[in-house]
Amino acid sequence: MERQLEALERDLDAARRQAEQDLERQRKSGRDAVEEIDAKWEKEMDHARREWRQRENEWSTQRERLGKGHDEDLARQETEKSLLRAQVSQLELALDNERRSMEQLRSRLVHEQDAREALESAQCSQRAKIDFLESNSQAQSHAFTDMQRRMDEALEQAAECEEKLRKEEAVRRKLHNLVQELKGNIRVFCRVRPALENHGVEDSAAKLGFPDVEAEGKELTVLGPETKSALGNVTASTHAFSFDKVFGPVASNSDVFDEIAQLVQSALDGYNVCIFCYGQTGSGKTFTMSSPGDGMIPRAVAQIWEEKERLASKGWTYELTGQFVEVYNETLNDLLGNPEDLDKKKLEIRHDAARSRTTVENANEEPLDSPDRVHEMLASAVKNRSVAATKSNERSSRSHSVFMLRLKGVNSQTGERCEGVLNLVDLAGSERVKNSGVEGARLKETQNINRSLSCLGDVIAALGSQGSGKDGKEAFIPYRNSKLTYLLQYSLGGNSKTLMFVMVSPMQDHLGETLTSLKFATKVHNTHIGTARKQSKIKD
Ligand SMILES: Nc1ncnc2c1ncn2[C@@H]1O[C@H](COP(=O)(O)OP(=O)(O)OP(=O)(O)O)[C@@H](O)[C@H]1O
Repeated sequence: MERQLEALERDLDAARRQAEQDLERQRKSGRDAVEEIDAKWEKEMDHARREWRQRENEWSTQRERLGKGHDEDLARQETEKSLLRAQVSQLELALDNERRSMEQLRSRLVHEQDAREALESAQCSQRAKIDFLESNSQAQSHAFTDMQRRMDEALEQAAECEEKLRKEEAVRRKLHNLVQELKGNIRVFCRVRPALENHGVEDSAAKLGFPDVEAEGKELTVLGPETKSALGNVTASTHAFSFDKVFGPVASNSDVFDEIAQLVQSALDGYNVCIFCYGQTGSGKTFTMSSPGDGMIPRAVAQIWEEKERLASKGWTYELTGQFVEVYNETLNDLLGNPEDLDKKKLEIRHDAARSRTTVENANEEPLDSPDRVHEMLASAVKNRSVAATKSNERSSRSHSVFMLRLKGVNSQTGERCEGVLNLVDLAGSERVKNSGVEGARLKETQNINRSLSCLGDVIAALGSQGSGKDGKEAFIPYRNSKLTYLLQYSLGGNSKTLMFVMVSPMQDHLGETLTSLKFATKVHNTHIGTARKQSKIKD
């Protein structure tokens, strides 16, 4: 056993030694292997390092190169980007424009479609009409011939009617003027104005009567002033007057105009017509003659224009002109001229005996192509007179105003011509010198007024006795004795129709003047003036 143990120990030692040798061997080979690996790795690491360094160099070179190119690229890209942005906004703009024009086109299309539909429907109806007309062409042609014939007949009838109208117009003119002549070529109307609101209570009304007011309206009675007889009896006599017409205080300007409208017609028919207002200051002359809108002048003008148009359908054309003058202190003044020239500029009266025509030389003669023009003219005359009034107080009451409207007519169908004048005269106040108690300049004015009014009376009286002079000789007519009568020479007398308005105040205080005026008017009314003749009614 021991030996075995020893053997075993030896074996074990041997094995141990063997194992230690193996281990050492293995350790050595391990160490070699590790060293080999280390060396290999070291080598490989060196290689790798070298490679890395090389690469790194290459990269840094590359990076440097790349860095430079990148900046350039960036700048280029920025430029490209802004170019692109600009292009984009341009494109957006263009797109908007396109969109808008598209919208327009779309709405135009809708409109065109509507129009096309309307045209199509019109075309359809035209086609239907053509079909209808074609189908009825024969009936249509008959109807057309019939219509043509009827139209020819109507035209013939119209021509006959026009001819008849023309003849009737000539007859009307003749009859109208015959009636005027039968009424007398000088007529007198009396107008009593109403009492005015500003009359005081102490102003009592005169006792005026209108006995036939419900009938013909031609009479007026006035209770005269009271007189005391030797026995002490107080009496007052009633004065009765009769004229062609008496208008009481309630009559309007329109009622008065109705009576004189026919005289205005005569002026259009080629007669010289003279309408004048006579009476004391404040008796209503201007109210009657020139009240704006409804006085005799504005109404006469309106009637003339109406008639002018009516007569145009009968072939008549009229040319109207106007002069407006005043006679103040026996001096003629142009109321249509410069107010500064009043009483300074010398005006001359010219008579054309062949045409019985009077013109005032150096005074404006205005063509009157519309009623408005006449109203403008009247307004400027009133203005001029009021300018003068500041110099010599109440000028309009102290002068005679004469509006001369000339009417020249020609008938293009018959060749007839006529020339008439309408004189509208507002006389100065007629109060007597002894009653007015004035002196100085006013006395001179009053004397001049009275002289011209008395000349007017003389002229009318002389006209009344014309033809009844000794040996049938024409009586002398003293036209030249005053500016007023000389101016109105062809409008007072044989060739003219005259209407005098005697204006009367209704107040007791004015009774004396009222009676004087009415007596003067009675003389005029009792005058018979010969037959009026139309002016130069000739055929070409
Ligand atoms: N028929 C009438 N109806 C109402 N008022 C009237 C009438 N007539 C005259 N008048 C008034 O009487 C006053 C005097 O009238 P108007 O100025 O016409 O008198 P006249 O005679 O022209 O005076 P003058 O000689 O001073 O110019 C005015 O206030 C006017 O309005």
